[in-house]
Formats: sequence, C-alpha cells, structure tokens
Amino acid sequence: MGEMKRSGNMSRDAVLTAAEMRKLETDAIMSGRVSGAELMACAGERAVAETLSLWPDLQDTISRAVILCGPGNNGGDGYVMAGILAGRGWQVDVFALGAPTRLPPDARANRDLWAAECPVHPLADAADAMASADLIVDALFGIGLARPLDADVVRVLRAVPTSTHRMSVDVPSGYDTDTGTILGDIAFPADLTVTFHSRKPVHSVLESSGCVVRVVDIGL
Ligand SMILES: NC(=O)C1=CN([C@@H]2O[C@H](COP(=O)(O)OP(=O)(O)OC[C@H]3O[C@@H](n4cnc5c(N)ncnc54)[C@H](O)[C@@H]3O)[C@@H](O)[C@H]2O)[C@H](O)CC1
Ligand SMILES: [K+]
Repeated sequence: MGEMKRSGNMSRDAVLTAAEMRKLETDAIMSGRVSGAELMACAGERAVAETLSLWPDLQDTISRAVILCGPGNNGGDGYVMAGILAGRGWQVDVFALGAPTRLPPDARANRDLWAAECPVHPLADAADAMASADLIVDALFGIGLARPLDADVVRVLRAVPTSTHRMSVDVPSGYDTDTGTILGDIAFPADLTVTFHSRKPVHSVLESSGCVVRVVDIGL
C-alpha cells in the first residue's frame, strides 16, 4: 500500500476533481489573494522539499536530475524545480515538449529564467539522458491532460529506467485526474507523486499501486 502523507498544516480531506481544483486556483488568483506565479513558485519549492524528504540520500551527494517539462503549467512547475535543484549544486538537464511560445505566461516566465542560463533540450533526446540520472521528474502533464499521450511522449516514457527515483508533479503523466485511468497505453511510472492543496481521485489509485502520494499546501 503506498503511503499518503500530508505536509504542513493541511486539515482538508477533500478530494477535488480537476475542474474543482482549477476553479479554486482561478478564484484565488482573481481575488488578488495570490498570483499564479506565486502558486507555481510555491508548488515547485514544495515539490523539491517533499522529494528530498522522501529520498534524503539524494542530498548526500551531488546528484543528477533529468526534468521532463510539458507544454502547460505542469511544465512550469518543472522549470521551477530545475532552478532550485541547480541552485543546490545539482547537475540538471531539462527536456521540453512543445514550443516555448505556446506556454502559458507563468510557465513561460520560468522556462525563460531557466533558458537564460542553461539549455532546454527537445523531449525526444531525453531517453539516453535518463539512464544515468539519480532523479527523474515528470512535469509533462498534470490536471490538464486531455487525451492519450502522443507516440513521441510514449517513446520517452517507455525508456524511463526502473533503477532511479521517479517523481511526478501533481499527477503522473498519462493518468486521467478524475477517473484514475491511464488514457492511452502508458503513464509515467512514479514512485512519488506530489500534489497540490488536496488529493484528486487519481491519487488513491496511485497509492493502491504502491506510489507514495504527498499533498502539499501552496497557499490557496
Ligand atoms: N493554475 C495555476 O495557477 C497552477 C497550476 N499548477 C500546475 O499546473 C498544472 C495544470 O496546468 P495546465 O496548463 O492547466 O495543464 P497541464 O500542464 O497539465 O497540460 C496542459 C497542456 O497540455 C496540452 N495537452 C493536454 N493533453 C495533451 C496530450 N495528450 N498531448 C499533448 N498535449 C496535451 C494542453 O493543450 C495544454 O497545453 C497542474 O497540474 C499543476 O502542476 C501549479 O502547480 C500551481 C499553480
Ligand atoms: K506530471
């Protein structure tokens, strides 16, 4: 049975759908209480903290991370994580799906921050790099996955090694958030999933297959 742990002073046991989560985020942003950029920064910071808390061995040596960033705000969280890990002295390689010009604003801002100092490689090149990574971060798709993964993404997921730490941001790419089913043939094989504010239906499915699920507060 996977472990589900709450971090911070989370008392909410609600399970939200993708639409409910999106409404909560949008209402919070529209109210002016918090910005999307602040939510994304907090999401990335908390995702790194939970990853290092579950796998403290990663802090003992200079580790190498491969971060897979998608075309939306889930990818944006990945760019935030890349900057944090690089700032801690990690070797970080980022592989991205989609054109930068199509990224939503907060994700684009974090991508450009990263790209100002470091390369962003095409996702298709990730397969070889993953073999020697200590940590692989799946920031391809979160609650916005709308259809089965395309063949080029499937090809990369098939190359994800079993012998490394595999962490997914919010939802492992390939899963439908609300039904917990895999939309196509494959999903990212996460050992850890860090989700934001509250669980979604997919997370109990993940736990039953042995994935550790951590829920973190992002100030919503
Ligand atoms: N909203 C916020 O302020 C925060 C969101 N967080 C993170 O954002 C994601 C949700 O982001 P969103 O952009 O809505 O969705 P995704 O990033 O999951 O992907 C949507 C993106 O992908 C395209 N798409 C959908 N399915 C496919 C597919 N099979 N193949 C190719 N492309 C696909 C779609 O058209 C969009 O362009 C959430 O999970 C959080 O990780 C922050 O964490 C907090 C702030
Ligand atoms: K993901």
